Order: sequence, then C-alpha cells, then structure tokens
Amino acid sequence: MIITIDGKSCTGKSTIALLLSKKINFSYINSGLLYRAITHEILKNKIDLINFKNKEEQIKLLINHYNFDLQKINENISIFKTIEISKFGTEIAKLQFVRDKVNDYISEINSKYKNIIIEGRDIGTKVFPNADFKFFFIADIDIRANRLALERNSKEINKIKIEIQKRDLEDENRKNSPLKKAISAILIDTSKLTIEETVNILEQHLK
Ligand SMILES: Nc1ncnc2c1ncn2[C@@H]1O[C@H](COP(=O)(O)OP(=O)(O)OP(=O)(O)O)[C@@H](O)[C@H]1O
Ligand SMILES: Nc1ccn([C@@H]2O[C@H](COP(=O)(O)O)[C@@H](O)[C@H]2O)c(=O)n1
Repeated sequence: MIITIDGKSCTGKSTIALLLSKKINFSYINSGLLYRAITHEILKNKIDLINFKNKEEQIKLLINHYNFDLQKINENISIFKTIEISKFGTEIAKLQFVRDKVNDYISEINSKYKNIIIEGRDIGTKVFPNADFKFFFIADIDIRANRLALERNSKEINKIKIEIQKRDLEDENRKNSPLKKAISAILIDTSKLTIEETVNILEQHLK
C-alpha cells in the first residue's frame, strides 16, 4: 500500500508521516530531505547557487555521480534543515533532472517495500498518482511560522513567515511538478490540531 502526504511547507508532513509510519509499521520516505541532500552536495562542492542558470551542466554532472545514502542523510537532518539549504533547495527542485534523480531513488526504495508512506509536494500528483491513500496538508501561515520559530528557537516570526510564504509561492508556481492538491487527496488542516490528533485522523481515514 502506498500512502502519500503532500502539502505546503511546515504544515507537519514529515512529523506526521514519521509517527504514522511507526504506528502502522510502514516504511517512510521524506522526499524533501532528498532535495535538501542534493542541495547540500552542490554547496559542498562549492558551486555558487546564486544565479546558477549557467551552472546547470556542472550541477548535472555532479548529480549524475551522486548516490543517496539514506542512513547518512537521516543521521544529519539538522545539517539539511538550515535556512540556506531551505532557500536553495526550493530553487534546485525546479530542475527536472534533479526531480528525476529524486524520483528514480524513490521508485527504487518503493520497489523494496510493500507498505510505504511518502511525503513531499508532488507525490500524490506526479510520483504516485495511483497511490492508495492521498493526503494534502494545509495550515494557517501564522501558526506555521510560530511552529518553525519554535523549532529553530528563534524570535524572528515575521522573517520566518516571509521565508515560508516565498517557498510556498515558488513550489506552487514552478513549471515542473508544481505543488497542488491531487483531486482525490483528503484535505487536512493541521492549524488547530495537535500532532497526536493529526496522526489519529489519518489513521481513521485508513480504516
Ligand atoms: N499539529 C501540530 N501541532 C504543533 N506543532 C506541529 C504540528 N505539526 C507539526 N508541528 C511542528 O511544526 C514544525 C514543522 O513540522 P514539519 O517539519 O513536520 O512540517 P513539514 O510540512 O514536513 O515541513 P517542510 O515541508 O517545510 O519540511 C515541527 O517543529 C513540528 O514539530
Ligand atoms: N516532493 C518534493 C519535496 C520537496 N520539494 C522541494 O524541496 C524543498 C525542501 O523540502 P522540505 O519538505 O524538506 O521542506 C521544498 O521547499 C520544495 O521546494 C519538492 O519540490 N518536491
């Protein structure tokens, strides 16, 4: 069985996907982390991502030789969650060859597991349009900004709000696999829900 969770930034996709996967004993893929890992690799190789349009061939060459190491990625989540990687990750995710690299890897993992939860932006629309269950998360922007500020231990709520809004806008308006709700996806507004309540609601839908 394939369960997909897509939605806007900071709506709780990865938190809920991880907890639900443990509760119902499913495997779990956080596709955003894969985009972040590629972005980290590019920055590590000193490719300047400001105005990277003329560096696409260089990036393509690097990505061709890059192999995802899920264990290493999961051990270094905090490194991938920086503001810099969040910002450039959204730019890098616009490139179709990057999306192909991530989606090929997702397909490879999926082929090894019977039951899986995958979260991201285009999983229910593009990657697994025939998934068994699809969810789409939304939440009030102020609540999302407060949640991320809490996570980062920051008081810069307004700055964080602008950062999230910018990422949503870029994800929704890009040409390749834009963020949008699949028609068959169940809409979940996490604004007033606790983490536990959200997990329980999803579990109820699966019954
Ligand atoms: N229902 C909730 N109530 C309170 N806090 C929540 C809730 N859901 C998630 N959070 C918190 O909000 C923050 C963002 O959640 P999370 O990283 O899971 O979102 P996301 O949608 O995966 O974000 P992104 O796509 O940007 O990676 C986390 O600190 C998480 O603990
Ligand atoms: N399926 C996906 C998942 C993510 N992205 C892009 O990657 C960025 C980082 O993802 P997070 O979920 O970790 O925030 C995100 O802002 C998207 O631009 C994507 O395009 N498709």
